[in-house]
Amino acid sequence: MTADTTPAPPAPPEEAAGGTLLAARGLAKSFGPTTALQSASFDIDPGELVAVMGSSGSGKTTLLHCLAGITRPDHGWILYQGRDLAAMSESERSGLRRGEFGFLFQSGGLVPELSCLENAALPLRLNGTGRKVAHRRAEEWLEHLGVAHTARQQPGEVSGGEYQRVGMARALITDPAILFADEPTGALDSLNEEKVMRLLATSARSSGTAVVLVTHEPRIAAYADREVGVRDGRTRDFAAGAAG
Ligand SMILES: Nc1ncnc2c1ncn2[C@@H]1O[C@H](COP(=O)(O)OP(=O)(O)OP(=O)(O)O)[C@@H](O)[C@H]1O
Repeated sequence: MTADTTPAPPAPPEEAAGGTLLAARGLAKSFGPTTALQSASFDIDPGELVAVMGSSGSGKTTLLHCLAGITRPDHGWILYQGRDLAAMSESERSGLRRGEFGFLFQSGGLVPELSCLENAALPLRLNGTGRKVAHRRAEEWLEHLGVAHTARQQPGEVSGGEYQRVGMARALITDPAILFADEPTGALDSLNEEKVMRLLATSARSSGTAVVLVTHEPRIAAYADREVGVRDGRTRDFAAGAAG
């Protein structure tokens, strides 16, 4: 009999759950010959805003996708509220993404045929909330983010800054425990960038939502409580950054 010498991926230690909302260690992910992540670790506490910083191609988006349960890492573990993401079925992970996570990307993402109000209300509708209640919540969020006037317009008819604020309403309407934001202001001019980042930081803080914010811009990372640097697929923690 030949012994199997392949090292088993380390199981998440029990004490890793602690007060941490999401914890990951030793994440590795390759796409064919390309190593996107080789040793990435991450922690985020409830309500914390953490910026993931690094140059183009360093592995930021891959890390975000692993943490959000979109991509399965080749190695390493991820615990969300003490539950091992790797041990979950695809349907459990998609339930988590729908129910407890919010997403905001650089651009796109809104359904072009729906009005901005319907877009903002969509996650609640998909979770089974009735139309009237969902639309009322969406109106409140659009109002809060200063884009109530876009309610009846389609996403293609609004400005870039308005579009991202509608996207933010949609991302936050379910009161997610974590918002995953990948270069959320990447397509905006500096005035809109500042508006969107201020709203994102204050809205997340007031609702107790933790934010994983991927960016390569130091001025965007300055809104975070803490920075995690990514270089060649490896992470590195930085001291607390400036508050936004
Ligand atoms: N689905 C994929 N198929 C093949 N290669 C991929 C895939 N996703 C990412 N990669 C590669 O993995 C590496 C890391 O990509 P990733 O998108 O995570 O970097 P990034 O830091 O987010 O970059 P950017 O700031 O340019 O978006 C890159 O070399 C990229 O080309």
